[in-house]
Amino acid sequence: MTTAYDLIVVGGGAAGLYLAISMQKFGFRVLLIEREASRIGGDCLNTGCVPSKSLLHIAHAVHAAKTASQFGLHVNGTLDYQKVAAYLDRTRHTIRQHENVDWLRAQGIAVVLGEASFVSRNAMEVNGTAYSAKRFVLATGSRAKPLQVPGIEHVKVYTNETLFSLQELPQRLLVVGGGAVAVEMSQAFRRLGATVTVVNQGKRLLEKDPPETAEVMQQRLEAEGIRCCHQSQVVAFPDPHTAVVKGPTGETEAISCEAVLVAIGRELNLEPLQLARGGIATEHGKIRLNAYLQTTNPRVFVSGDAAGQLQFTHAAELHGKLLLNNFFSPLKKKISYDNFSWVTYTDPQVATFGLPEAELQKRGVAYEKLVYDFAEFDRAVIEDYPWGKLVLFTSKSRYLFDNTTLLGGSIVAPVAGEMIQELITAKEAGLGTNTLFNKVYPYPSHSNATQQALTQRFLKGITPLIQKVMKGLY
Ligand SMILES: Cc1cc2nc3c(=O)[nH]c(=O)nc-3n(C[C@H](O)[C@H](O)[C@H](O)COP(=O)(O)OP(=O)(O)OC[C@H]3O[C@@H](n4cnc5c(N)ncnc54)[C@H](O)[C@@H]3O)c2cc1C
Ligand SMILES: NC(=O)c1ccc[n+]([C@@H]2O[C@H](COP(=O)([O-])OP(=O)(O)OC[C@H]3O[C@@H](n4cnc5c(N)ncnc54)[C@H](O)[C@@H]3O)[C@@H](O)[C@H]2O)c1
Repeated sequence: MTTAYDLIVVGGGAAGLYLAISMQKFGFRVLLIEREASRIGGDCLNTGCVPSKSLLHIAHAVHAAKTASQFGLHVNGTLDYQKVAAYLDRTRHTIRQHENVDWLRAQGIAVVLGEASFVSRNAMEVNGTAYSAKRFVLATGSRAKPLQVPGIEHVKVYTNETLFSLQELPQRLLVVGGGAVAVEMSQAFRRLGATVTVVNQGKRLLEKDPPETAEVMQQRLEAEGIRCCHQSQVVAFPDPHTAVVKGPTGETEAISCEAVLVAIGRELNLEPLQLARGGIATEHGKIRLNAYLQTTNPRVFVSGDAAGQLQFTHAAELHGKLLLNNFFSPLKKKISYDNFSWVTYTDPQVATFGLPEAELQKRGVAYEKLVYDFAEFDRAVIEDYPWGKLVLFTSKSRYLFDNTTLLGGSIVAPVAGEMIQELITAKEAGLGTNTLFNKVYPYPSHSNATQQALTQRFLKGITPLIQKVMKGLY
């Protein structure tokens, strides 16, 4: 057995890198074990956030060029998909300059390449060598859930692992799923010129987001020519270019497709870890965790997608921050997603923060729901997004100037992901709605929509009695 480390981190994705780099900076001996050198950066860098957002960036540029004809600028020509693919490689390559094995070793982190598995409660093995440590963090991530449908073996099937190495645009793409991957990639490929059909088992798109904002997103996708079939499933591929889809009432339809993108959620990368040998219990296909992201072996913790909770790069950061706090502070923190947020980077973006309405109801929180449509919001008129919407949950307003608490909400707008930032900060800092209501926004900022929503509520609260009192004061 090799010398003991302070910490062994398994997995070199967002979750593993965050902890390995932080602990090394604090002066600890860290060993990072990653399956393959080319996987450093994990899904986010290689097969997730970075290539998908790069693709969306190109798709939005192409769309802007095509729609400029309404202002008299007629753009024509054909897309060179190899240039698109080269751009996806370029952005990843640039980020890899500071996310690679040599760079990590230069920082002082020991890196071993190979698949890690437990040999005992305090040691793991890679390629026949055992390594022990005081603590372990499992950050082994997840992979796309496979679609099991008869005939699929004859079809061109892509997941996020293969989609971003395409060298040619598929002309007719069937997207299976209705979550963030399906929605983002449907729009990207539609804008690049493919015919896109979405087949989703769920009742609607983006089920983590409130129905009000997700519905606007669906309308925008449909306006671009994307067909969405909900409560539907692919039941067979009778030939490589046909999917038989069963709809909500049991009827079937043959949909022509050249390629299929499977985006139906994730499976956890746990099998090779030999968890039982490490004294780590599992339940329902996940690692059994307490509120501190600690396994049944107290020296082993889990971070990122592998925890089987919310699966985002910034969830990995949340987990990493919690683990670092708990490694050092006597005041241990429990995992909570009450202040969590996410953004679907389509055009428009859908950005959601805080507690969802169902959770507010479950917890018996007395809340108020503000829904603000952007039809008369100046910036939305200027930039042509009158269909934009803001949903805000606050504590109940008891009187006109009540400083209500921000509980959660969602925005659908072209830059919703930026507009939501001040709401996230305000909620985290415990600032009430009065801070946003009283703030003076530079005109005409997109973020001012929040103040417009609060103003609408304020104006509704001016009763005849209040008017009478004000007249007296005046
Ligand atoms: C298409 C797509 C787009 C996305 N876009 C966004 C986005 O815009 N924003 C966002 O926040 N999130 C996004 N996500 C989610 C995000 O990519 C993940 O939540 C994040 O990458 C998870 O990081 P992780 O470190 O937990 O796991 P991973 O990135 O999966 O890393 C795990 C690593 O562990 C290694 N490994 C596994 N098992 C072993 C083993 N036994 N031994 C050694 N090494 C092992 C793997 O090789 C891998 O490199 C997206 C996901 C997809 C699929
Ligand atoms: N912008 C972002 O932050 C971003 C972008 C992409 C992915 N992600 C994250 O990556 C993870 C994976 O995303 P995802 O979209 O694959 O999963 P998801 O869990 O978000 O959505 C899965 C979708 O597939 C549908 N589905 C499940 N089984 C099906 C079947 N057999 N046939 C048809 N539809 C089926 C579900 O109804 C659901 O709509 C998520 O946690 C997501 O949050 C984040």
